[in-house]
Amino acid sequence: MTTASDKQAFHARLLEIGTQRYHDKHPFHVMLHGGGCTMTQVRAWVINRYYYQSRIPMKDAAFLSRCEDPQLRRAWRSRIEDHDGGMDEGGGIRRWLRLAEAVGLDPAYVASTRGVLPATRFAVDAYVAFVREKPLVEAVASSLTELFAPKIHSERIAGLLEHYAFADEAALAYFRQRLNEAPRDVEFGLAYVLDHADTREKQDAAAAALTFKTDVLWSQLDALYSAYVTPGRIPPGGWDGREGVVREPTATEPAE
Ligand SMILES: O=C(O)c1cc(C(=O)O)c2c(n1)C(=O)C(=O)c1cc(C(=O)O)[nH]c1-2
Repeated sequence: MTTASDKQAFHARLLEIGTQRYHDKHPFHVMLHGGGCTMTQVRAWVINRYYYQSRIPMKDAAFLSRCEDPQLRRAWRSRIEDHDGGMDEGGGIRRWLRLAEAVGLDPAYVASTRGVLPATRFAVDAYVAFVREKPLVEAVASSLTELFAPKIHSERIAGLLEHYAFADEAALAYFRQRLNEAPRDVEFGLAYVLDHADTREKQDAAAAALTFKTDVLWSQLDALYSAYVTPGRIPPGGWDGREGVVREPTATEPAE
C-alpha cells in the first residue's frame, strides 16, 4: 500500500521523466517550431507523424479489448472517438489530413503510409505492442506523455503560425482540438496510475512505461532528423521528397 506522500513522490517522479525526456526538447522540434524547417522537412514530419496518429486509435482499441471493467472502458473509449470521429465529420485523423493538404501533400498519399520511415514504423508499432501486452497500469502509464502535450501543442500552434505561410487555423485545427481533449484524458490516466501503482514494484514499472514512451516519441524525431536534416541519409523505403506533393503553398492562398 502507498501513503499520500508516497503518491505525491511518485507523481513528482513521473513529471520529472517528462522534464528530462519529453520530445519538446528534440532538435527537430526546435527547428520546426522556430521556423527553421524547409517545406520538405515539414512534409516529412506530416507524413511520418500521420503513422503515429493512425495507430493511436488502434492501440486504444487494443487496450479496450483487454479491459474487463466496464467503467474503465467507458472512460477510455472517447479516445477512439476523438481520433476516428463519426462517419461524416471524422475526427483527429481527418484533421491531420487537412494539415497534410495545407502543406501541399495529397492526403491520399499520406493516408497510404507509403514513404513512412522504417524507424518510425518500428517505434510506433512497438508502442501498440506494448499497450497490447503489458499490464493495464503500465499501458495507461505509457499514455501519460500527454501530461506534457498541451504545452508542445501550444508552442507548435504559435510557432507554425508565426513562421510558415501554410499555417492558419484550419490547417492547425488538429492541435487546437487536442488542447480540449488531452487534459481530460490525462486527468483520468494520471489518477488511474496513481491509484493502481500501489507497490514500489508497480511504480517502478509505470515509470519505466512512461520512459519507454518518451523513447517512442524521441526515436521518431531522430529518424526524421537523420533522414531529412542530414544530407543523403533517406533510408530505402523513405519518402523521397517528391511523391505525393501536389502543390506549393503560397502566403496569399485564401484559407479553406
Ligand atoms: O504533438 C505531440 O507532441 C503529441 C504527443 C503525444 C504524446 O505525448 O504521446 C500525443 C499527441 N501529440 C497527440 O496528439 C495524441 O493524440 C496523443 C495520444 C497519445 C497517447 O499516447 O494515447 N499521445 C498523444
